[in-house]
Amino acid sequence: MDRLVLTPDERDEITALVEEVLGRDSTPDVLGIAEEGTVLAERLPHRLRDFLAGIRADESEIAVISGLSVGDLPPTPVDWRAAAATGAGRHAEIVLLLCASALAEPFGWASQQDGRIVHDVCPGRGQESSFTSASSRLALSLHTEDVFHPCRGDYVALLCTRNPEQTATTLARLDAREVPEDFLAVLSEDRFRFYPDDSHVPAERRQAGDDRLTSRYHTVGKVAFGPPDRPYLRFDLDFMDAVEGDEDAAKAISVMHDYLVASAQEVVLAPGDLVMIDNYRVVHGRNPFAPRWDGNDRWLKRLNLIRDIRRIYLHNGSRSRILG
Ligand SMILES: NC(=[NH2+])NCCC[C@H](N)C(=O)O
Ligand SMILES: O=C(O)CCC(=O)C(=O)O
Ligand SMILES: [Fe+2]
Repeated sequence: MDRLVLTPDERDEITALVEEVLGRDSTPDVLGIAEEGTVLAERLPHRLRDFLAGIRADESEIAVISGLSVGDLPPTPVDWRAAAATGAGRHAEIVLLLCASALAEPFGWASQQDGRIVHDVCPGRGQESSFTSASSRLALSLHTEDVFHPCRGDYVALLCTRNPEQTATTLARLDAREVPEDFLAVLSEDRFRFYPDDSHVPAERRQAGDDRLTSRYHTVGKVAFGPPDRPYLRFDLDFMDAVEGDEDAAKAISVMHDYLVASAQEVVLAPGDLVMIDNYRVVHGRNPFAPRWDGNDRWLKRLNLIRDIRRIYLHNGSRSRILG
C-alpha cells in the first residue's frame, strides 16, 4: 500500500481551492465540477499530483492520502437519499472530486444513487444485512465494483468523514505465483456470468421483472485476464456464477473466494483519509459493524473513476459521464 501524508499547508491549499469552487455558485453543481475536474486538479499541491501520477503509472493496488479536511459535517445521514436531499457533506464531496480527478476521470451510473456522481456510503436503517454498501451488521464481501459492466471503474475512491468504531475496509488481490496453474487457467476463460448488484436494482423493478435489471441480465467473461504475471481480476461471489453446467468453473469460484478471504488485508480509514482502490487489480469489501443511529455513524463519500472517459461517451452515445 502506498501512502501520502499531507502537511497542514498542503491541506489548507486544497481547502482553499475547494472553497473557491464552492463559492462560485449559490447551489453548487457537483456534476459541473466533475466536468472541470481534470483542469481544477492542475491546481492541487505538487506532491499530491506527483503521488497520483506515480500510482497511475505503476498501477499501484491501493493508495491512501491522509490529512485532508472534510469540512463541517452535519450528523451522518440516515441513508444516501437523505444525504442527496440535503447536500450533506458537500465540502467533502468536492475534496474527493478534485483529488480523484488528478488520478482519472469521474463518472456515475444512472442506475445507482439516482445518477449522482458522488455517492454516500453510510449504514441504512433496515439495510443492516443488505448486499449494498448501506449494510452494517453483515460484512460486505470482497468484490469488484460494478462487476457486471464492461465500463466498470478503473478505480473506486473513498473519502472517510467518520469511522468511530474503526471498521476496516478489506482488500485482496490475485498473486499468480501463489495459485496452481490449472486453477488460473479456468479463471482465465469466458466461463463466468456477472450480474448487476442490488445497488443497481431497486426492489420494485426487480419484482416488476425489468429484464435489464434482473438476474436474467448478465455479461459473460473471465475472472483473471490481462498481464499473466500481474493478472487483472473480476470477482463478486454474491453477483456471479459459472455458465450453465460448468462444474469446474463453479468450483473455481469457491476456491477463489477462499483464497481471497485468506489473503485479505485490512485498512482502517480515519476521517480525512482518501483511499484509491485499483478496481482491476484488487477486490474490496468491509468488516461488519454495529450501527449506532446517533448521528455519529461511519460515513464515506465514494467516487468511481475511469482512465478513458470516451469509453463512457461511446457506451452512452452522448457526451455524458453518467452511464445509463
Ligand atoms: N458482494 C456485494 N455485496 N456486492 C455489492 C457491492 C456493493 C455495491 N457496489 C453498492 O454500492 O452498494
Ligand atoms: O465501506 C467500505 O469500507 C467499502 C464500501 C464499498 O465497498 C463501496 O462503497 O463500494
Ligand atoms: Fe465497493
